[in-house]
Amino acid sequence: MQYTIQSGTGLKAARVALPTSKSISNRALIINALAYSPYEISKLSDSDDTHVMLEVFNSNTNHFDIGAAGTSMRFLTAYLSKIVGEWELTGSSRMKQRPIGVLVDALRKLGANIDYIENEGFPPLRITGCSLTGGELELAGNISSQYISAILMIAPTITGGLTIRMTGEVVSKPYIHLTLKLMEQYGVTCQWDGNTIVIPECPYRAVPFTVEGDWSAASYWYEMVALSDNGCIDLEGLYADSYQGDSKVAALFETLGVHTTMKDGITTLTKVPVTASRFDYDFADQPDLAQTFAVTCCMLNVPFSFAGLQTLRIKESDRIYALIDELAKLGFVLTTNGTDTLHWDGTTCAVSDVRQVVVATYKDHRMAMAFAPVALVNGQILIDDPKVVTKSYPKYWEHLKMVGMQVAE
Ligand SMILES: O=C(O)C1=C[C@@H](OP(=O)(O)O)[C@@H](O)[C@H](O)C1
Ligand SMILES: C=C(OP(=O)(O)O)C(=O)O
Repeated sequence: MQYTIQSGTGLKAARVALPTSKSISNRALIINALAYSPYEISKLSDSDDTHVMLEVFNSNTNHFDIGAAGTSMRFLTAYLSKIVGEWELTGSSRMKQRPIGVLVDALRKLGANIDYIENEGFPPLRITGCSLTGGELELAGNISSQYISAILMIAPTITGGLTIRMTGEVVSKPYIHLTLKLMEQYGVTCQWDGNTIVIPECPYRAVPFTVEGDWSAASYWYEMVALSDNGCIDLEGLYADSYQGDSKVAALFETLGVHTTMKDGITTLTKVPVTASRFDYDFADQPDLAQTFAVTCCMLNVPFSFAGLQTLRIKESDRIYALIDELAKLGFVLTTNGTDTLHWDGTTCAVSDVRQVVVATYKDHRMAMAFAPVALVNGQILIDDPKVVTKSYPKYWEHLKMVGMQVAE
């Protein structure tokens, strides 16, 4: 299935109720369960990634398919390791290619019983829950922060608490901060000093909890305003003092044509002139923003050099190559060192008709959401497998229609 996105008469001013954060929702579900909380979490994300978590908590089977949800796979592996019973966790074909060995090895050191059902180091997993023992743990921090968040959340409930020493260059650090902040809201305070986090043995306190708007989802609205002639969009649901690392998007777009103001819970994005002559940034702290900025910079004709992309190759798609291949269809020639960089020096290649380009999305929600705004510049773009957006933002296409874009099958 394909959607044809057309710009219509340009971006209409509108108020958009953003989805809430799947990262926060999935953490809150785990911690709420560990706190034996009687409170329902308010404003839980309606994303696929949160639905699969909810199904696990509400189901009476022991075999769970978490689809494409990285956080659910990693968080539940740690959680189920300490819940008595025999569990199987599987996922999409892509999930079976996303490594989990670092987390499994760490949990095994705490006494967990986890077996690989197919390939060593990758889901699916068979987990026999048992009580775990704390102490000290060394854990690679340079592959995915989700392994660290997963262990952090169960750590206060393990006898003796835990000291985690992270090795290598720690990626996606704000997500670790986010985990610690949520744990704090539920009554557990940890100490993070250098590469060491000390988690006390301490019961979680059940508290009412409300999930905030998703700053990663907001990034596509920044992109749309940046690519519009004189767009002005109000976003509902974002917190100014958010611990989401992707809230950095507001500052980053200041030189790329979007000014942000926040008042009475509304975030207003206003089109201003682009002042950047190039855009160089290390995305190690905000990996999920890389696609938004790659597409935005190309469409604004702003050359760029991105670093810190080492986690992108093991996400929903191999995002470095997905970006190179799909931006080439639009005439932009990008290069990479194959590991952690992406560059565009302004080189273009001939394209017969940009309005006929079909963007492949590789089962990656962020490919669909980052490329759809291209319609505002080229008049039209075709997006393959558009329903992938439900992983984090089910109402994305509906919201695009609200701002005057035409979305047709
Ligand atoms: O903890 C989280 O909620 C997330 C951490 C990041 O993953 P990595 O730590 O694997 O980079 C991010 O890309 C993902 O979308 C959500
Ligand atoms: C990488 C992502 O999610 P996850 O790793 O949780 O599948 C994402 O949403 O961009």
